Amino acid sequence: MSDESRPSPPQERAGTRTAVVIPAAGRGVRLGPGAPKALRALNGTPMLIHAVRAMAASRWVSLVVVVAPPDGAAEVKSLLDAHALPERTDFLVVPGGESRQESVRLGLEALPPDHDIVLVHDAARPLVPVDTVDAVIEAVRDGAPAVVPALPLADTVKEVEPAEEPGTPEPVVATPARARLRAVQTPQGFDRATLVRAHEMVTGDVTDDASMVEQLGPTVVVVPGHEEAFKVTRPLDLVLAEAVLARRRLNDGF
Ligand SMILES: Nc1ccn([C@@H]2O[C@H](COP(=O)(O)OP(=O)(O)OP(=O)(O)O)[C@@H](O)[C@H]2O)c(=O)n1
Ligand SMILES: C[C@](O)(CO)[C@H](O)COP(=O)(O)O
Repeated sequence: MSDESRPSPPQERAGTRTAVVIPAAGRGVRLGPGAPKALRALNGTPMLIHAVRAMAASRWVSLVVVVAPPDGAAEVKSLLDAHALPERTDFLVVPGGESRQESVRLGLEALPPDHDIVLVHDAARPLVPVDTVDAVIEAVRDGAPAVVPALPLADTVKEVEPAEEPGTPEPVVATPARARLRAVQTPQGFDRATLVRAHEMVTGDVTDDASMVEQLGPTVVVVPGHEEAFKVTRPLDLVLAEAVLARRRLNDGF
């Protein structure tokens, strides 16, 4: 192939700054009674602080916007002040909304204009490794408008006709080919203008930000996720998170 006909490499975006919005305003109903989920401790440190550190560990991230429980912004500010965080990263705290989608939108509205790549990361995924964060950012820097980390599924998935009465058997409607399915994690990364437009245009119920971009039109791409980026949703997830942290302490030698 001559030099002229060779496809040009993806254009890396020069001078871009990356911000992360961390929705942390949920109650954590599925985790059971207690403090809002993001404020519950893992190895003695609030889950939110683990998530903030995981984002600030990336050399690309210069700003983290935490979306706090609506009546908990002052408490979250104090928590951030009380924990050691990298000095090269700035932090903002804003109160959240009724749904995850609304909380993310409130975080986006608080972003200063000089950041044109935005990641959205669940406070409930406190243990995501920095390599996964960097892989998402690098794919956006290379030109993808929307990037999600995801893993292949271990279970076979059935589509059902949901029962009206809980506990009633549900008829199976279809079995999607598992090889084509991925379980999606966060952080999800976006060209800022694309994500803002998605939040302006898409109003229906969604469970992640990338699906809003899908509804808008731009192609969303998947990069490899990580098993330690799991979401703390139910009580057993707390046990797993503590075990992962214990293994990391052992590997780090303290
Ligand atoms: N009104 C909301 C609801 C959720 N979230 C955040 O979105 C992330 C993913 O949500 P999920 O794991 O479902 O958290 P909760 O909504 O707290 O969980 P549950 O549905 O069990 O109450 C969490 O970091 C959560 O704090 C948020 O910022 N604002
Ligand atoms: C965004 C997300 O973590 C991707 O898997 C997930 O959809 C959040 O769902 P939740 O019901 O708000 O926990």
